[in-house]
Amino acid sequence: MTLITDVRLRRILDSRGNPTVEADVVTESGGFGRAAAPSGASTGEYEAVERPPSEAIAAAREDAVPRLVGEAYAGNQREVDAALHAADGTDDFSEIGANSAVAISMAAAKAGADVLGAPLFQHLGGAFRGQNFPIPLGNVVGGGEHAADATDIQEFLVAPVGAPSVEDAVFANATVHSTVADLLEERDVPCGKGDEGAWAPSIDDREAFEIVDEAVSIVQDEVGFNIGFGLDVAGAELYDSDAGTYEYSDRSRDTDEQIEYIAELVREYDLVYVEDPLDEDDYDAFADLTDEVGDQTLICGDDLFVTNTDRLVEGIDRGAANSILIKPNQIGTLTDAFDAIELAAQNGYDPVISHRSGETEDTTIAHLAVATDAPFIKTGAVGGERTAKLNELIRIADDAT
Ligand SMILES: C=C(OP(=O)(O)O)C(=O)O
Ligand SMILES: [Mg+2]
Repeated sequence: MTLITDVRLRRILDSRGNPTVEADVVTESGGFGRAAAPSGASTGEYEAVERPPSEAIAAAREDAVPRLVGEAYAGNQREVDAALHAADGTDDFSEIGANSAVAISMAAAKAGADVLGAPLFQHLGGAFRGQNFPIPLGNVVGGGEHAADATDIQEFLVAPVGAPSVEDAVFANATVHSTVADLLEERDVPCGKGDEGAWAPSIDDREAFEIVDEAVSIVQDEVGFNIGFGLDVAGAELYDSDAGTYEYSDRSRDTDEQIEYIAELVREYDLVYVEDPLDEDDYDAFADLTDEVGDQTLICGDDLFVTNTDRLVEGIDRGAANSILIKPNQIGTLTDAFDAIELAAQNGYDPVISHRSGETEDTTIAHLAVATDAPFIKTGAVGGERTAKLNELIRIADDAT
C-alpha cells in the first residue's frame, strides 16, 4: 500500500523570499505527502550541503527518484532514507542536495502516515505519543546573522517552563514578544523584525537582557506560571579563529573570558537554555562551560553537533554540552535526525527540535518533537511560517490533526 508511485519536486518560496525545494510523494494506494526544506543563515560548517534548489531538484530527479518510484515503501522510513543516501553517494548530500533529500524524506513520512490514516507524530513515534508536548522556545529579540545592526547575540529566547499546556506556552511567548515591543517603544527604540520574526532593535546586548528580563517578569505575573529565559549565542559567528577571540561590538573576549561571561549570564538571569555559547570547533571549551554551569542550565550544541551522530559521539566522549539541537536539514533525512535524537536521549542529552531562519509553512518539526518526546522545540514566536508549527502543536494537543 505504501509503495511509492510518484515523487514530484518543485521550487517554492521560503520566508526570506528565496527559492527552496518542495517534494510531493504519492503511494500505490493514493497516500499523499508534501514537505518543504527550510534553509539556514547562520549555518554550521559541518552541515550537510544545501545545493541551489534548481540544481538539487535536477540531481534528485536523475538519481533519487528512480530509486524510490516502484522501489521503496513510504511506510518504511529507513528504506526511503537509505535510498536517498545510496542515490547521493556522498557523506554530506553534496550530490542531490540536503534540501532535496530532506524534502523527500519528510514528504515520504507524511505519505506513510496518510496511508495509515494516522497523524504524522503517531506514525513517527507510535501509539504512546501525543501526551507530552515540548516547551516552545520563542525568539523575541535577535540579531547576529538574522538582522543587521541589532544585538550581537543571535537570539533571546523565552521558555515558558511552567506553562500548564502547550497552548498556554505558545500564547505566553507571543505575549512576551508584544510586551518587548511596548518596552522598546517606551524607550523610543525603533525597530523592525529579523528573519525569524524576533524584534531586531539597534541596542546592545546588555539593554536587550534588561528588556527581555522585564518583559518576562511582566508576563509571568500576568499568566501566573514560571517563564524562563534563554539564548542562542551563535558563537561560531562571533568567533575570529585567527585571533582566537569572540568579537562583540564593544569588545573582544578570549575563550576563557567567553566561558566566564556566559557562566555569569546563566547565574545573573537564571538562564534555562544556552545554545552555541562557543565556537563550533571548540569541544574543550564547551566541556569547560558544561562543567561550570551544566547542572543549572541546558548547554545546547547546534553548529557544534549539526544533528550528526559522529559529532555527538565526540561531544559525549568529551563531556561537551548536555543538549543537542535537531534540525533535519542539517543532516538530510528523518532517519539521521531520529538516530541523533535517540543517541542523545540514551546519553542524557536533551534533544531540542528546531526550525531554520528560512522557513516554509511545513509543520513536520512539530510532529517530530511530539513523536520523540523532545522537551523543547525552537520555532519562533510569531510570523506565519513560525505559527504554522506552533498552531500545529495546539492542534495535536486538541487531537485535531
Ligand atoms: C535557527 C538558527 O538559525 P539558522 O537557521 O540561520 O542556522 C540557529 O542558529 O539556531
Ligand atoms: Mg543556533
